[in-house]
Formats: sequence, structure tokens, C-alpha cells
Amino acid sequence: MKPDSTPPSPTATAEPPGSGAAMLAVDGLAKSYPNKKGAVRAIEQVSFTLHEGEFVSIVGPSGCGKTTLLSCIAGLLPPTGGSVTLGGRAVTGPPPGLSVVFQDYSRSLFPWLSVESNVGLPMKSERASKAEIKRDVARLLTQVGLDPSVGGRYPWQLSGGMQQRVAIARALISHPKVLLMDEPFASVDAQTRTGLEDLLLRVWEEYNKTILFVTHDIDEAVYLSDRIVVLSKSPSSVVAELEVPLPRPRDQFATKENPVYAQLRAEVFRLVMKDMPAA
Ligand SMILES: Nc1ncnc2c1ncn2[C@@H]1O[C@H](COP(=O)(O)OP(=O)(O)OP(=O)(O)O)[C@@H](O)[C@H]1O
Repeated sequence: MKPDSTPPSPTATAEPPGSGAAMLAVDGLAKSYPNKKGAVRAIEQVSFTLHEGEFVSIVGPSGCGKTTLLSCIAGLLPPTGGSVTLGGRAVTGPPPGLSVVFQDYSRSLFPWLSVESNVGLPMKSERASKAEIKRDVARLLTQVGLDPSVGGRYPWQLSGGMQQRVAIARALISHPKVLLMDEPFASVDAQTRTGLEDLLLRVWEEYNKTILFVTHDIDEAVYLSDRIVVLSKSPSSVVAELEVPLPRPRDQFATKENPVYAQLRAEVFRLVMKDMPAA
């Protein structure tokens, strides 16, 4: 496997996000799960497009079908209608060029493998040499803010935040075009979460990735994204797509003090709560 050429610096991204070619197109996607009574319609008629280099978040009321949507996009679950195309090719199974990071890092990482083996696994299956794997794993661990010596430890010896950094390193090592993230920071404490948000923004800018990020957290969606896709309650469809015109680079203090941040947060909250079942 060839390593990426030197990652471009954040300032080298000449085009504004969202101005690139269509990278991921979701068109009329539907998914029903069979049950004793017939079927549970989880999502129906979900359509949106991600352009190259864009950071897009999906939000919606609890149980609206966010995980179902992401699983269909990742080719892990066959949709019952509609289509997904990645780089112009129909997704019919897990496609090359796409990596997934789950909320539950134990789903991303094998506890019986060292951190180095976990991160290097995609390269191993592509028959990279041991030296190449070692070099790239150390580079990626540094990139996600971990000391390369962590490579010799096991996932269960690390904190939740560190494990999620390892999962991000592993997702990046195969140079995916698109990163799908399913509530990746929902299982860590608030301070760790803000650190991971800023890490993700740095990685996104440096590697010029296209990211689709599912979250329950409206603040997080506004802070991170170029655009927010709001889903209705299940069976869900897209009720709104909102641009986030906040300047970049984002900053946990300055961005959140910007009146546009508060305005957008309130708007997304209103759209999501409209469809929330009573507690
Ligand atoms: N394997 C399954 N079999 C049957 N129904 C399912 C299955 N998985 C999900 N569902 C149903 O599909 C709908 C959407 O579920 P999904 O987990 O995708 O939503 P979500 O938005 O990710 O949920 P949450 O807000 O809890 O993260 C729900 O009504 C759920 O009960």
C-alpha cells in the first residue's frame, strides 16, 4: 500500500468546502425491517449529496433511523429502496474508499490485538510490509495526538478517548475518500469530547477528507459542520438542509460566542424537537 503523499496543510485548501465534485449521493433511500406484523419502516425517501471535502452532519429525533441510514450508506445493510453512489459507483456492499467509525469503539477495535496491529490491520490485508505498517501506524498515532509508544498496548489498557483516537487512526490508514462517523464521541466525557471534536477538525482539514457525521448533539453538529441534514421522525426523510456559515478554523470559544452559532443551534433544535415523541 502506498502512503498518502504528504498531507496538504490546512491553508493549502484553496476551494471552499462543498464546492468540489459530488462524492457521495444518497437518492430516495429506504429501509424497512421485517417483523411479525409485516415491516418496520425505518427510513424512506432520504436524499442528499456530499461534495468532496465537505463536513456534513446528520441530526434527527431519537430513533429516527440515523444508524440505519449510515449502515445502508456503508454497504453494511441492503436498502429496500433507492440508491447510494460513492465517487459515481453504486454501493452494493462495503466499498473501498469508505471507512466507518462507530460510537462503540469496541466495535471498531479488536481487544486481543495491540493498538499497532489494530491500526495496521487494513494495511496488513493489503500485504504491506511490516516496516511500512510500523511507519504508517506511528505517523497516524502521532497525527491523532497519541505517542507512538501506545502502539504496544492493548485497547482495553487505554481510556475511552484514547481508544476513539485509535479508531480514527485506523479509519484513516486506508486513505478513505469518505469517513462515516456514527456518534463517535457519545461515549466519552464532555472535556474529552471537545478535544476529540478539535482533533477531528484538524484531521479533516489536513487530510482533506469528506465526512458524514451522525450525532444526537446539536451543538456538536453546528460546531463541526459545513452543512446539517435534519431528518424527520421514523420513517425518516430529510426535513431541512442548513448551511453553517461560521468561519473556519473553528474555536470552542470564539465559534460558540458567534451569534450565528446560537441562531443555527436554535433553528436545528426547533426542527428536531418538532418531531420528538413526548418524554
Ligand atoms: N434490526 C432491526 N430490526 C427491526 N427494527 C429495527 C432494527 N434496527 C432498527 N430498527 C428500527 O428502525 C428505526 C430506526 O432505528 P435506528 O437505530 O436506525 O435509529 P437511530 O436514529 O439511530 O436511533 P437512536 O436515536 O437511538 O440512535 C427504529 O424504529 C428502530 O426500532
